[in-house]
Amino acid sequence: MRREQWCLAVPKREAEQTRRRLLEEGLLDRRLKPRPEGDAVLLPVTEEVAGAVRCGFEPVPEQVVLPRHELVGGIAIMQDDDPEAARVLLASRPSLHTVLFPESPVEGEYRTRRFAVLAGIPTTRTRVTEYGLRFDVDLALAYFSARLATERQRILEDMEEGERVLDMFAGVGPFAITLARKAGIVVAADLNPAAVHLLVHNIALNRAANVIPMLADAAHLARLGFAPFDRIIMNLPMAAPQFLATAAGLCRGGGTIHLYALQEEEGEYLPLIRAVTSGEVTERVVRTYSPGKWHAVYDITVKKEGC
Ligand SMILES: C[S@@+](CC[C@H](N)C(=O)[O-])C[C@H]1O[C@@H](n2cnc3c(N)ncnc32)[C@H](O)[C@@H]1O
Repeated sequence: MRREQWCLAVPKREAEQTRRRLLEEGLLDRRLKPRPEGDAVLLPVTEEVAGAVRCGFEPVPEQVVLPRHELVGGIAIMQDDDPEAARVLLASRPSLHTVLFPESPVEGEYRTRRFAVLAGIPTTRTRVTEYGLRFDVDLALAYFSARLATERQRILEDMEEGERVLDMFAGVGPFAITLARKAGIVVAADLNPAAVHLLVHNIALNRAANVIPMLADAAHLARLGFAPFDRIIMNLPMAAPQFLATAAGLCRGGGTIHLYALQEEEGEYLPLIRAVTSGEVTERVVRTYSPGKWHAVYDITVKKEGC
């Protein structure tokens, strides 16, 4: 809304110099933007400036510095336990419904966190849209990271149409349902009943009828008599290497295993991978976890006798 303001009309070529001088002398109103008018520029000034007259001005929108946060659908996760800053953050984006503060690190077998609600609707549930897919997540009940979105696309691009895929640690299904776009079939297993509940829901939400959800410990998958898989996703960075032998047994010769691992040294898991799969491996950094530790992904082409 325009407001009445004292202003000084100065020729355009003198405007910048005059503006600086007024600023130094504390005579410029910094909340308003200088406004061109014909050959002059109107500088918003205080009443004391000689020659100042009243005119209409648009206020400059205030620059709000938002607190550091991570977005997951309509939820912002803040790094500081600061309810005042959380209210500012909530007001800054219409798409936000809740601001959370993590009260614990990602922990336990289910890889979940405890949260305090700092502002907004008291919930840990939200809907995430990722490359046209929709995932309902509950951050307190099941793991989900929006930061892996590009990693999922990288693997999707690497795939052939009709592949048989196994997601050993599927969570609420972001890898499984993304890869289902090209796969013939995806078997998606997780140990956490709440994650599998959301996985089933997300399969229906995205009409991904070629994804088969399973409440299962990945360690038992080898006993179920599956035909060999073309591709296996192992996204459990804290413990996936322990399941590599199981994965290698389930993968066809020439198939691919994507092993996510938390490590402190480059190539930390290469000796294990070579021993278990005899395969070709490429390693890349996915993201930093903490100083000196990072999540790496090993793309392994499994070698089997006769291949
Ligand atoms: C880091 S999360 C990854 C989830 C999912 N892939 C994603 O990207 O959102 C690891 C998941 O593995 C599950 N998990 C842990 N141990 C498992 C096991 N032995 N068998 C199957 N799932 C397991 C956890 O419940 C958790 O949902």
